[in-house]
Amino acid sequence: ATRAGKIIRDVMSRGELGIVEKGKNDLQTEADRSAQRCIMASLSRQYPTVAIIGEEGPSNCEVPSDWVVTDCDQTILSLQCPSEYLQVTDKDIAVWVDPLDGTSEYTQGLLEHVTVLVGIAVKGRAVGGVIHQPYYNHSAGTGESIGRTFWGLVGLGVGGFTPQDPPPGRLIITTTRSHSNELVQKALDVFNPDEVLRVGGAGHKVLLLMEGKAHAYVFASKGCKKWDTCAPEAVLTALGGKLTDIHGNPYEYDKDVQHTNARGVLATARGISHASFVSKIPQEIRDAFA
Ligand SMILES: O=P(O)(O)O[C@H]1[C@H](O)[C@@H](O)[C@H](OP(=O)(O)O)[C@@H](O)[C@H]1O
Ligand SMILES: [Mg+2]
Ligand SMILES: [Mg+2]
Ligand SMILES: [Mg+2]
Repeated sequence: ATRAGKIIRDVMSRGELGIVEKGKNDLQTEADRSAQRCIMASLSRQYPTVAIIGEEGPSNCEVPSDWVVTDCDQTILSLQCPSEYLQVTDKDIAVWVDPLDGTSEYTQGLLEHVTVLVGIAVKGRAVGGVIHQPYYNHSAGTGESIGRTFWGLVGLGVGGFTPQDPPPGRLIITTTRSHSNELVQKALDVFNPDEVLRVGGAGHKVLLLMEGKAHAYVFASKGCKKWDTCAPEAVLTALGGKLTDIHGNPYEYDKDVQHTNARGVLATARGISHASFVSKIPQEIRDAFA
């Protein structure tokens, strides 16, 4: 993920984004394509029989040798693997890769909204995740960034960042900046929030929950996909938060599930009652996402 982040910064520095329209309001750049080739080549070299699903489809994994990352973080490897994973085999695993989350924001220069997402599902549950933010600590002046990498494993914990809790006494909700509609707005209005943070990136929105900048991510629309939510859900869950569909039910991440999260997203920060948010979702919205 960190190597992919460098590729994303290099494409931007060269200024040739190679933008392709995959569909309506659905862009893909050379950074998306190259970042995915880097991640797929690295993972498939190490785990040739594990199912790896990337947003940008099958990837040509013939990449420059320095794009193939095989070293591991020894500090993490030295930790005790939770017992529930000791018997896991390759066929139990599905890896969901969003090589560049926030492509639209990337093309618009909202660079801190961009994340690289690698999620690991075991028997359909999102349990492992890596969220890399290539433009963290972006000093516009020198154009230098160092990036940062969050990780989490349910049952073990999280690393790479300092978890913060959202401020008591007020309610801050994060949601889409670019795909709002009447239902999305209705689902926000029922909570009467003190502040709404309209930002890009599914990964970026969950980062706000984990760094104490928002209490909940409420998105009553079927816009995002499994590669958008697998890694963020795993890291958030490992921290003590929760991510479900708008009804409060978990999404499945088996390799053959449909890619669209058809029942929206409802996520809450650590220490926030997810059930209390679910209970406030009006019947009109439940019906719309039955
Ligand atoms: O990886 P990309 O295509 O940038 O991922 C998109 C999501 O698919 C899309 O749902 C998000 O839309 P919202 O901002 O409206 O939540 C977009 O931000 C990116 O995460
Ligand atoms: Mg995309
Ligand atoms: Mg995405
Ligand atoms: Mg993407």
